[in-house]
Amino acid sequence: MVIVSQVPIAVSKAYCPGHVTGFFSAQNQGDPDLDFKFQGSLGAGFSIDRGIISTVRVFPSSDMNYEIKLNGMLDCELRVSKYVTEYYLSLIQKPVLISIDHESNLPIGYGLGSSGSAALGLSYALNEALGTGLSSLQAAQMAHQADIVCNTGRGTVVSEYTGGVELRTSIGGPGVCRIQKTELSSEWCAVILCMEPIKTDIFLSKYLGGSKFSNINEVGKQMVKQLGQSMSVEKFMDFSFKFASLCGLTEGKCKEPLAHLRSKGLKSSVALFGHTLFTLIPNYQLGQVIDILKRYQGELIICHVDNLGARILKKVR
Ligand SMILES: Nc1ncnc2c1ncn2[C@@H]1O[C@H](COP(=O)(O)OP(=O)(O)O)[C@@H](O)[C@H]1O
Ligand SMILES: CC(C)(COP(=O)(O)O)[C@@H](O)C(=O)O
Repeated sequence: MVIVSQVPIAVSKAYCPGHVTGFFSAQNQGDPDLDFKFQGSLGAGFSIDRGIISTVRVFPSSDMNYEIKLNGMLDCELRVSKYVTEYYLSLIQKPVLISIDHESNLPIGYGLGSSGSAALGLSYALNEALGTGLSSLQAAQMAHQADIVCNTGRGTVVSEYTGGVELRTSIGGPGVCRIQKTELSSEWCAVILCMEPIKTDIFLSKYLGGSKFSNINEVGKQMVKQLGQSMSVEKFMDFSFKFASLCGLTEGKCKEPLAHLRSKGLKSSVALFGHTLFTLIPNYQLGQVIDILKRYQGELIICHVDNLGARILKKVR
């Protein structure tokens, strides 16, 4: 890449949390005429205070070009970010060179919403840096479209846009999906054991095309209804475990640590979609949970719920 001037004409930075889906129900798939705003999923999950900071620098240039780095590395397979960038390039007239840096502390492919987080933070940062003038809602809708087109998520972007523990009670992207949000204080923490990744696009294609799909989807829908009547972390964890079992995920890599925690009376489940065990616990149980989970292989993440959702951190134009 040739940068014509070393001084950017605009810089913008946005942060987007990661997210864990506990259970979901995806409908309205396969309708190519349906506006992306009206596509998505019902479900429940929570945003975490680990995520992706996306920085956009715009340089004057003789032609239109861009480069994207993830944690300093070029040439990663970042199709969601490419989709978002190309959308914004189509909105501007003058040639510029855009340099994008994603600084991520989310492992990719473990059901922690990395694709949605990259898409949403980047959409905010590009909108600011390029002065494309979308509202933050429109920028979030654009990211939601990217996640759906790339088949890397359905309800992740609207959840990360909202923050907190969310219950998505109607299908749609930001501005359309109805959400019941519960904030969780720092007296609660999430412990997450990332054992092995699962590609969301592959799992979703199998799941949506599988024979058990309509049954599992109906269960997800009923869970949304029941949790809506009385929301509690315990109930969310129970529903999530049941849902992950129906998807066959509790019999995989997570089986042993799930059973180990359960034998001590601790609830846990599997993040969709990854071989990723998670639990939401009051802080006083943290020591006990770590003692158990540190015996298993994988990256152990200890974090809190992000109650704010995605946000712009800095703009210089
Ligand atoms: N930081 C990132 N920047 C851009 N694209 C990303 C980033 N992280 C993930 N992706 C894209 O999302 C895909 C993984 O998404 P997915 O399987 O849904 O995992 P996750 O559960 O972590 O969201 C990657 O193959 C990549 O195309
Ligand atoms: C479960 C999933 C379809 C994918 O989630 P992730 O892999 O974390 O992007 C999510 O977007 C949802 O609709 O709830």
